Amino acid sequence: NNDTLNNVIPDDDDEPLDLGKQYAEDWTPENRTVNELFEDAVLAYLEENWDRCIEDFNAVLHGYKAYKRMITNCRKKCRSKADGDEPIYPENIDDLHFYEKKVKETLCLLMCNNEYREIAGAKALKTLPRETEQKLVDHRVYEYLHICYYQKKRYQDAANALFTFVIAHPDHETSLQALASYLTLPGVEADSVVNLETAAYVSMYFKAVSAYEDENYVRAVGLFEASLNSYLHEEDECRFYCEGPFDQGWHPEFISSVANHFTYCLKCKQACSNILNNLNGEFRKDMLRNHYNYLQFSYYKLGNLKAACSAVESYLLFDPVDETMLQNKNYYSAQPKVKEEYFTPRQEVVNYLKRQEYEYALLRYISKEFAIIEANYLKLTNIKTPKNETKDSKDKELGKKPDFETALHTPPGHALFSHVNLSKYFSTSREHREYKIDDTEQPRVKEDIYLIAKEEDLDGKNRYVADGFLNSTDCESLMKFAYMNVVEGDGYNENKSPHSKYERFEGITIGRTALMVYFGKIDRKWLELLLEKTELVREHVEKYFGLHRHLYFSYTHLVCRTALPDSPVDRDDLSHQVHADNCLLRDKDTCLRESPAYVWRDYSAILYLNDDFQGGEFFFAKDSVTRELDYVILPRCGRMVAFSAGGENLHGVRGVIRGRRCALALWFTQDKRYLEYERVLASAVLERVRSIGPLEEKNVQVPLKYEDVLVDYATNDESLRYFLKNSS
Ligand SMILES: O=C(O)CCC(=O)C(=O)O
Ligand SMILES: [Fe+2]
Repeated sequence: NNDTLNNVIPDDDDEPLDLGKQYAEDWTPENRTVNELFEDAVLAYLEENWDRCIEDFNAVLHGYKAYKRMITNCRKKCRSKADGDEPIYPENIDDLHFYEKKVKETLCLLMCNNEYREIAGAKALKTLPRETEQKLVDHRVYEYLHICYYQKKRYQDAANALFTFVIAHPDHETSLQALASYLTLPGVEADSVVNLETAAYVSMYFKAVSAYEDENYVRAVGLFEASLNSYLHEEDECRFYCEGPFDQGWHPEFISSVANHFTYCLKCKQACSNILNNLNGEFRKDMLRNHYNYLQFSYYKLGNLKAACSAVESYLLFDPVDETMLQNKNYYSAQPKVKEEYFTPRQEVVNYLKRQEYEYALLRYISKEFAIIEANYLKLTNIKTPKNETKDSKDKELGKKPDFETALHTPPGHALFSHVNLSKYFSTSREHREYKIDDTEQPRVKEDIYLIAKEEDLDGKNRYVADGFLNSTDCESLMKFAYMNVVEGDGYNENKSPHSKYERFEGITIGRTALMVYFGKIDRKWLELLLEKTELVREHVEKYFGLHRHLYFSYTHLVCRTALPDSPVDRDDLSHQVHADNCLLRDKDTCLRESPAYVWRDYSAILYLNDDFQGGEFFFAKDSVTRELDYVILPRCGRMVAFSAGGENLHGVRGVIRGRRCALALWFTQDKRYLEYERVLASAVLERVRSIGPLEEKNVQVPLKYEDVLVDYATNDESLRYFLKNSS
C-alpha cells in the first residue's frame, strides 16, 4: 500500500521531525546542566527577577526537550541497529539471540549518549536527578513561568503557561481560579490560549481538517498522512522514553528483575496514547482512527480507490461494526474498478493494534496472576500485625516486593492527565465530542470481572477477592470525585479521626452525593457512576454466595484515609483495628451480635479505588487477641474483597504510611427493613434531575448533618415525592 504514503506534505511552517542532533547542537546553556538551570530559574523566581526567571525557565524547557530527544534518539537508533545486526552464532539457543541483542544495544547506548554529550558540551546533557526529571515530567516549570510572565504584564503568555500547567493538574483549584482571572486581563483572548505542550501532530491534524472542509483534498491527504505519521512517531518517542531506569527497591533475582522492569515500562507505554489523545485538556480517544476516516473520503475524492478502500479497512480494525464505515465499504465494493484485495488494512495500523492487543492482554495476565502471588507471599512470610511487629530489614524489603502491580505510573515526559474537559473555557476544535466517563482506548471485553482468590486460598469461610469492577478511568473519576467532595467526619458521627491519630478520615455517603446533585453542586454523572458500580458489586456478591434471598444495600460509604504529613513511618497502630462488621468482639472466641453493633449487616464488600499510597493493606485476622494476620489483600483499582459480616471474618486495615487510600465500603443486608433509604432517595433525585434539572435555589449548602435536610426536601418537594412514589 505504499502509494498512500508517498504524498508530499504541502506545508511550510512545521518543524522537521527529528530534532535530536539539531537540539543538541543548538544547546548552549552557558555550561550549565539542565538541573543547574532549573535551580537557577527557581532562584531567579524567588529573587523576583522576572526577566531572568522567564529566560531561564524557557532554557530549562528547551534543554529538557534536547535531553529527551537525545535519550529517545539513542534508544531508537540502538534498537534498530541491534535488530539489524547478524547474531554471533546463527542458532538461537536458550534465547541467546535476545540477550546478545541487548548486550549490543547497551554498548551502543553508552556510546550514543556520550556522542550527544560531546556535541552539546561536557555537562549539558548530564543525567537529570530523578526529582528534577519528575518536576519536568509534571510540567512544574509552567507553575513558575506564568507568574513571571504575569509580573512582566505578558498576560497572554501567562495564560498559556498557566493553561499548560492546569491541563496536567486539573484539580489544582488556585490555578483554575487564577486562569479564570487571567482571561479577563487586557490583551488576553480566551480563544487563543493554547497548551504549550500539545503533541506536534495536533496542529497538522487541524490544518488537515480545515483543508478537508475547504474541499482541498490534495492538501488534506498530504496533511493527514503527515499527521498520522507524526502521531505514530510521537507515540514511539513516548514509548522509548518509558524505557528508563527503575528503582526496584529490593534485590530481585535476575529473571524477576527483568520481568519486573519490563512490566514497569509496559505500563508506562500503555499510557502514551492517553497523552496524545489529550487535546487542550479534552480527552479524544478517536484521534488515531479519525485519520483513516478522513483519508478514505479524501482519497475517494481524488479518485484513488485503492487507498480509499485500504483506509476503510484500517478504520474497521478499530471498530468492525461501525455502520457508516460498513456502508462505505459496500459502496466502494460496488464500484466497477474496485478489486477485493483493495480492502487490505494498512500495515502500520495492523502492527499498531496487534501490539496494543498483545500488550494489553499481557498486562491483564500480570495483574491477574500476580495478585494472588503477592498476597500469598505476604501470607507465607507470616507478618504479624503492627502491634508485635519488629521492623527488620527483611520486612521492609517485603513491603517493596509486590512491584508487579504498582500504580499505573506516569510516563516520563508527560503527566497522565485525568480526563477533564476545559473546553468550558476554550473551544479548541471544530468537532465536538461529549465527554464520557468510561472512554478507554484499550480494547475491553464487557465482562471483565475475574476471581482472584476464593475460600480455599483465603483459609476462611465466606470470603473472596475479585478484580475488574472498575477500569482505570472509573478509578480516576471516582478518586477525583472523592478528592473534591469527601468530608471529614461524614458517616462517622462527625468524628474526624475515629481510628488513628496519624490519619485523616474523610467520607461521603450516597445521601450527601444525592443532595449535592439535587442542589446542582455536582454533575449527576458522579452519582450515576457510584450507583452503577456498587450495584455491579452487589449483584456479584449475591450471585457468588448463591444467596436465595435478595441482598439489599444497607450502607454505602466512600472513605479515604490519608496519612498526616508528620505521621511516623514506623508507627505501630492500625488504620482500622481488628473487628467484625456485625458483632462486638469481646474476647478471643466471642463476638456478640447485639447493639450497638450493626447486627442487620449480613455481608460486606470493599471496592478499592487506588493503590498509589504506602501501607493500608486489608487483612483477615485469625483472632483478635494474638492479632495474627491470616491473609493480606493489597488494595488496587477495581479490586473487591467480599465476606460475610460476622465473627468468622475478623478483619482490619494496616496503617496508611503515606498518601491517600480511598475505597467504597459496602454493607448488605437480607432484611428489607434495613435497606439503605438514601439510595432510594438518590434514585428519585436522579429521576428528577434528569427530567427537570436540579433545584432552582441558589446558595444552599449541604451541612455536615445532611440527613434531615434530605428528608425535608423528599417530603416537601412535589417532584421528588412524585418520583419517590413511582419508584416504590
Ligand atoms: O477499607 C477497608 O479495607 C476495610 C474497612 C472496614 O473493614 C470497615 O470499614 O469496616
Ligand atoms: Fe469492616
